[in-house]
Amino acid sequence: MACTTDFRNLDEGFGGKTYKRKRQESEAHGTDDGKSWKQPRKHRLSAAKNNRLSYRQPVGTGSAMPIKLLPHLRFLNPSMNLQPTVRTIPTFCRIFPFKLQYLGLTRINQQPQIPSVRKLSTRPFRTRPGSQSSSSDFNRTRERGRGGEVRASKSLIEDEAELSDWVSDLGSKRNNKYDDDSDFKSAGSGERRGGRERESFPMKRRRENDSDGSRGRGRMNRNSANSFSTNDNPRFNRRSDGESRDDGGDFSRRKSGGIERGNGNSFRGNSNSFRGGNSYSSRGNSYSSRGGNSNSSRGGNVSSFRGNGNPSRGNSNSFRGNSNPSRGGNSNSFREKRNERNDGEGFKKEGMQLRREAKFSEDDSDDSDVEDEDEDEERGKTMNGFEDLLIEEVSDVDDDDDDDDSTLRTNARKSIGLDKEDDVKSVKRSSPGNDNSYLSERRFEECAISPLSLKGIKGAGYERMTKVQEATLPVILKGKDVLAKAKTGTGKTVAFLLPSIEVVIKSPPVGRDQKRPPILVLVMCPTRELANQAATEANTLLKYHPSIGVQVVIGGTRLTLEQKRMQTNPCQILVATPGRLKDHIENTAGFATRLMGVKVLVLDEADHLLDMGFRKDIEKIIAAVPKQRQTLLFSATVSEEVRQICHIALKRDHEFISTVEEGSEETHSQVRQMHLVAPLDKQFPLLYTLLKEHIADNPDYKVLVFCTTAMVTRLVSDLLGELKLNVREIHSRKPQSYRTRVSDEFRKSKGLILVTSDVSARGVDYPDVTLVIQVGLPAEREQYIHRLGRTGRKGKEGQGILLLAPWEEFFLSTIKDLPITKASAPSVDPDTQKKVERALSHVEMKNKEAAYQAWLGYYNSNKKIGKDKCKLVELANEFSRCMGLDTPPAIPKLVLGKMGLRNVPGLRAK
Ligand SMILES: Nc1ncnc2c1ncn2[C@@H]1O[C@H](COP(=O)(O)OP(=O)(O)OP(=O)(O)O)[C@@H](O)[C@H]1O
Repeated sequence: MACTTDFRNLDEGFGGKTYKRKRQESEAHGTDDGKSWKQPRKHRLSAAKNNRLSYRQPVGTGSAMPIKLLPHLRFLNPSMNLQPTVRTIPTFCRIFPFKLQYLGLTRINQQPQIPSVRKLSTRPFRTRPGSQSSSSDFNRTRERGRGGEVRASKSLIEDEAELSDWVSDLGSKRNNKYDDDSDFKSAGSGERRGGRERESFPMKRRRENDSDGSRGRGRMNRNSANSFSTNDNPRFNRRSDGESRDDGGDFSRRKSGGIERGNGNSFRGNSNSFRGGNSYSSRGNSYSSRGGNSNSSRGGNVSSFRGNGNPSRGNSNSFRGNSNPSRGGNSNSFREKRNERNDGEGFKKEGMQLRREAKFSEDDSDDSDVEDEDEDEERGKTMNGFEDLLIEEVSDVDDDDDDDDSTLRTNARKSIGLDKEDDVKSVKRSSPGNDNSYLSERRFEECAISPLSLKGIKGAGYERMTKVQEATLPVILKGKDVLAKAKTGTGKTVAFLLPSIEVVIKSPPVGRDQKRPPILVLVMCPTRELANQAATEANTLLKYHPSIGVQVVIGGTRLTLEQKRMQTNPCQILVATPGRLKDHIENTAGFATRLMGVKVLVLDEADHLLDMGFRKDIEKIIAAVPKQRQTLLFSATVSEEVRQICHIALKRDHEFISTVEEGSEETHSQVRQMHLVAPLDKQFPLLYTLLKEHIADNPDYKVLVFCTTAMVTRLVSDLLGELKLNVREIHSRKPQSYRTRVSDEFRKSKGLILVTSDVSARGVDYPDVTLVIQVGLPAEREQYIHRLGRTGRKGKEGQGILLLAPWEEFFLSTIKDLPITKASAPSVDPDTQKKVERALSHVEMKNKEAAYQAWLGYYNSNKKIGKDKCKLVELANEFSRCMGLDTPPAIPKLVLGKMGLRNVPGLRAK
């Protein structure tokens, strides 16, 4: 069976020998940070261009660690003229103890360092999110100026001008990584051959599909069903791309989870000092009384946000102190604003009658020819190898504390009736309960929202604000930068869209003759589905604002069509995926000028967008919008790491608002979570049995089955289809038009199973999902949470099952703080086993081959599983047998080389 890889095509078409050699060298030396070998790009951002600094990356650092460290290294650089060098190094040590972990200069568990960090800075990452308040619903951290009540959180980059310079500089420094190699430099210095050579390796492949002139290649991709990079999973993609390094991307996040927890531990020392040394007992309390807490805090939290916080809560008081005036003050200012508007200024915008657009790819792109990977999801892949070090170092500290916690959690679980082992059947969704605790008591009318927006809100059926809306709206309306964390499905989209719309309303109307009307609000989303969804929500809210236009720019559609659309119907609100937006910045005439009008920048799923995989693009985007803007970062998961780096987007005095109570899980209590551990050969029959049982118990079933990679998704979908289940599939290898269609269908349907890769993991709002099954190792803790978050939205009940193989069980330790219980596996009768085997025999061979290769690529990128190559191959071959194959499919030598699996026994090369 032919198995042509994308990689081969790409290497031939793009890299050339020098490029390949550089990458191989990089891989061979283990210095590949996942980015550095990429072909350099020409940095085209004019704003950034003008501001270039002479700062250069210290020799050697770039190859030894991810680019992420670059801004910090500026502290070490005398040419920056920040402070005398003798001072900068200790400063660096104090401010970035974790960075020094990466550098191997210190250890995370060197407790004595921590107090000095605390003294030096109270940047929010020094405390666990929300740790200032023991039971506050809205944990607000206001980072004030130096010497403020809460000590200054020193931005990594002193001001945004510097950021812009740095971003500009960064681009060129990255690109000059191989300065000594003239061939390489010339290949990557920006000469655009057909507009592609400038692009990085994986990007290039995506562009091939994106652009008009690349249809041929798009087809090539499509025909090469075994295309190696079939992995939607941002964490694993890099590895699937054939890299040989051994620090699985997934682990970067797992590590990140570890970092978070590790930090939590290290910082717990801090927290202790913060809280007078009671952190353990207070944590214990919060766990042991969780059931009760959530109730009491729900009522209490709202009031504490309104200024009735417990005065004995130390630091959190000061934050609540903030919230008091903010609400009181807001009410006044709202009134004032209303009056202003009623005077005729605010709402009488006679802007151009811009047609609002929320029609996306289907009508205007021939997607049948644009079958491609999702450029943006692809881009979300990371290789934070340096974090390995960290997790290993903190693991000891972690364990002690976690044991302590887990006992408390177990007790807490028992107290709320979650026993250690559950019967899957017993957790059927008996009645579609609904818990309205995600809603606040406050109505939208109480906020400074324009009457027409209020009409739109009413039209959408929203009366009361959700808690995250209640917590963030007043702050955002005051013009503050906000980093917000709230559980999945609790209305974060409206929370950032509504105040953004108000900004548009208050802006001067755009003249009809204005050549390049400004884009006022820019919303960044990591996936196309999410971008479409956010635009749809915006249009709902804008129903009575006919002069405000929304547009979407996403990968998978033709750039030229988007360009045309933007020209004929300029919009004020643009929703985009990062890769495509960057394309427009670089290739659409006048677009960069339009972006200079941006007043509000939103990063939805901010932690994901700030991740290594997206960060480079995000940095460029940040550099392309004005420094004077409001920035809003929203996500259901905000790790300590994200809090460290959020400064690249947010102002120093931003507010961190979390509606996740401290000590409570990041998942919903009304979602029953279980894990099942079963050998690979039992997993397909088990999956089928689970689905059958769920369908039998839930006539209105609506199930999401998450798989590790796009090609495994296709395989599982094929199998379930053969088993006559009502199933659809969605993943990055499907054309965008198909994805949009299936996504819409699933949104509206009942009695349907959607087998999906991680393109559906974040943000997508499918109502009434009854069950989420995750088959195989999730890329990271956060991904598990986001996937699970597709059920239990808006207070609804839901169920989640994580199906792991025995050698994947280690993942459970990363989510042990969540209320997940072990399920007793339903018995699989021999008939079912046979039925599944028969169905598998009908699945196309090429799809099995592709799944095998993708599976191998995915797990190869996992540090733990991918470490022992022989074992990995054994497992892959077991997977092959599970698909009914007697001999494992052969894999092209080139691909094996890229995966670092050449000559590993058990693999067949071709
Ligand atoms: N005030 C409100 N009242 C009732 N429903 C609301 C309100 N605000 C938003 N919603 C609805 O809540 C649902 C979830 O909203 P949304 O998708 O924004 O959640 P989210 O918090 O962004 O979730 P995720 O973390 O998964 O991205 C949507 O269907 C939205 O229409």
